[in-house]
Amino acid sequence: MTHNPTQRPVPVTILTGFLGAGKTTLLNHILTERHGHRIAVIENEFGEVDVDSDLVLASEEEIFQVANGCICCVVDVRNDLVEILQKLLERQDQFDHILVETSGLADPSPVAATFFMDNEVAKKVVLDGVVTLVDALHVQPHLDDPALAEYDNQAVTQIVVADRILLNKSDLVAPAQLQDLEGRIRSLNQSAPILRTVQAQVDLSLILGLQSFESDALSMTDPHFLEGVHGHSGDHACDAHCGHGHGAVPPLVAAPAHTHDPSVASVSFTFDRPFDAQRLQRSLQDLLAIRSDDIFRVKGILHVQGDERRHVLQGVHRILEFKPSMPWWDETPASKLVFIGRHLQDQKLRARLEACLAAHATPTAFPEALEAA
Ligand SMILES: Nc1nc2c(ncn2[C@@H]2O[C@H](COP(=O)(O)OP(=O)(O)OP(=O)(O)O)[C@@H](O)[C@H]2O)c(=O)[nH]1
Repeated sequence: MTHNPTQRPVPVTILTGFLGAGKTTLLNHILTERHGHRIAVIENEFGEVDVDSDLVLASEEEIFQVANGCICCVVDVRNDLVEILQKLLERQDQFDHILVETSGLADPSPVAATFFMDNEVAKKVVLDGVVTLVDALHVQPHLDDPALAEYDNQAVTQIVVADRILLNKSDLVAPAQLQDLEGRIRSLNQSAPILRTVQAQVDLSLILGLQSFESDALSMTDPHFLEGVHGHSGDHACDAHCGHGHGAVPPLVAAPAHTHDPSVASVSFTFDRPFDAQRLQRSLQDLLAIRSDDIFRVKGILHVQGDERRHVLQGVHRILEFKPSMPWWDETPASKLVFIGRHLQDQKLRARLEACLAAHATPTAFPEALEAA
């Protein structure tokens, strides 16, 4: 990778926000809007089964998936991100902006630092800004989560390091509550503008091209570089196991401390047999009615009995959406689901899902036939 000093560094936006806050919704808004930017998108997912790439709408933009795992604390994932960046920057003429969507459980500061762990990459990119989506309906219990007393609270950190905050899902919350939430957000981040949004609809000039970090890129090789900047209070808890830069230790080389709450995990399932859509919806609604404090997020692309289309399942705590989407076309229909939360009982969840599989295969109906029915 050669560096042409006359070439302008490519701005990088980090898109972050807790599970289900609306990052993919914003990404789809960005990818389908005529904004004049040519954007390369890099995604990171928390669960083992990739659902997110199916949720991103088709567009002309290129989408890259970094290795599975938490981008803020798994060295392999960050190395993978650097490799993708190196490859991307070899054909820098083909795009003018990079957007990185972090997983909902990521701390964006070490992700930002990753851009500067490789000198050649660091010369060619500039961090444009951190854009944080906040779920107006669900954020409060995560900000005050008592189980996180000894761990990093990503919902807090994501707000603290933001340059722009989108208070999303403002359609689901009363204006007085939104005002209280804005006060709470302001107590964590004094400077970032807070924009209320519905379905992450925002004027893109307010979130792209911010040029928030104009300092020397090489000074950002340590994930702590954001401390003291933009009201960052240093929520990332460092200790003797902390693998990133502390003086002489090369940044991001040793294994970093995992200060995430270990009780939060993901479980994933795949099924070839189709689901009985009604039975599945009822069963998941029943489950979320009693376990929605612990089950933070459910995502799935589903094969439904008697329907030619994929179905998209989206759950955020108690709110569950189940919608038909694109036909399967040439792809063999199959389902994949990811649950993220605390105390997830793999076997019990599997048994619940298996009980919702269709008993007998019936001929698949085409969408037109279904609409006519
Ligand atoms: N009512 C309402 N629903 C929204 C809004 N924005 C997004 N959603 C829904 O919230 C759910 C989660 O949205 P995503 O965009 O997938 O959230 P995400 O942050 O990418 O989620 P993760 O992949 O878990 O990190 C989906 O069902 C969206 O349709 C909004 O403003 N209002």
